[in-house]
Amino acid sequence: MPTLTPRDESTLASAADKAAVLVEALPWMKQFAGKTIVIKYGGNAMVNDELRRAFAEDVVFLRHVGVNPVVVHGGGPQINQLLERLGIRSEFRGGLRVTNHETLEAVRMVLNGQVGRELIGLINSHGPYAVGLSGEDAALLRARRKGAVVDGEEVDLGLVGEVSGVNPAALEDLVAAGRIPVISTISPEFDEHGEPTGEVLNINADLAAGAVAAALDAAKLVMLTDVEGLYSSWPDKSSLISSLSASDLRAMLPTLESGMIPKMNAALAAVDAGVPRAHIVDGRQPHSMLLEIVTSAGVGTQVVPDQPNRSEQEAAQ
Ligand SMILES: Nc1ncnc2c1ncn2[C@@H]1O[C@H](COP(=O)(O)OP(=O)(O)O)[C@@H](O)[C@H]1O
Ligand SMILES: CC(=O)N[C@@H](CCC(=O)OP(=O)(O)O)C(=O)O
Repeated sequence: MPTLTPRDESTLASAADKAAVLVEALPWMKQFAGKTIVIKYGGNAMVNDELRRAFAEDVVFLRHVGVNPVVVHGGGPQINQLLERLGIRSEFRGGLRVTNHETLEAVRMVLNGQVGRELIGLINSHGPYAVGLSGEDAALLRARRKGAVVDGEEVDLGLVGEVSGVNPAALEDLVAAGRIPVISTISPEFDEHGEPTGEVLNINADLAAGAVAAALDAAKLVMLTDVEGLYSSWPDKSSLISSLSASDLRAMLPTLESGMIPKMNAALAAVDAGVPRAHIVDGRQPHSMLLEIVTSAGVGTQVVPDQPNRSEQEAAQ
């Protein structure tokens, strides 16, 4: 009978570990096969090549195990860089960028022409998957003006909006053809009579992702950012929340600051519309998104409905 050398034993042990990871992924792959997952990729989570490449791999991985990923991307820090080069001051109120025509031109240029293109290129280095769309393409998104409430006062943000309508068919056709939509969020404005005003608006990518997840009846919304998740007393790192209900989050909203305001509003909008879970994960960790979706590691913060819906209860059994 052959005897195993120490090297053989360690090879077998590491093979067993690798197989265990794949086997752990199986129930999650089954649960999400054929389902849509909306992934919001924040500008703060795309700060180096390794992270961007790992993100593209994760998205392609999901597509190959039968999930339908839909990507909505931001690019706040990248917009700040261009504005700085142009000598234009960046001002945020309630987590949203105050936007005039000059700023809007830069935002559109960075999101559509730089950040989106780069992401599409990285995904398509694996095959012909990603198709870029802005809210302006195929009447994908409609927007209406949105101000911010700061210290109880309504503040005018200029050419800033929120999504008032999504054309899911524009995405469903692409998904049915095996493509991965990569959405940048500049969108045409419509007035209260449903008429286009001729303006385009700057839409925060979190808010757009929440609206897209709701319109597509997504199985999950995952938002990648530059913190581990939501902290109850930011910036106290020991106050990370791993899970909270929609009501708990609603009660917390008035206490939130800066970029967490639109992010958690987006999570709440998605969950209120029937999306079973919204997650905030640390995009500074390569593959955090994949870990969240196909393992039971439970990274970051999840927002769940007050009453889990039936398909969630069935999946948990
Ligand atoms: N309660 C909180 N928990 C976590 N982060 C918070 C909180 N309040 C404010 N923040 C800030 O929100 C930021 C994330 O939002 P944002 O900068 O818009 O990221 P992204 O570009 O990924 O959308 C964090 O880097 C942090 O500075
Ligand atoms: C109105 C508004 O704030 N729009 C955002 C759009 C980009 C974005 O949301 O990027 P992140 O996801 O990286 O923050 C902006 O101009 O920065």
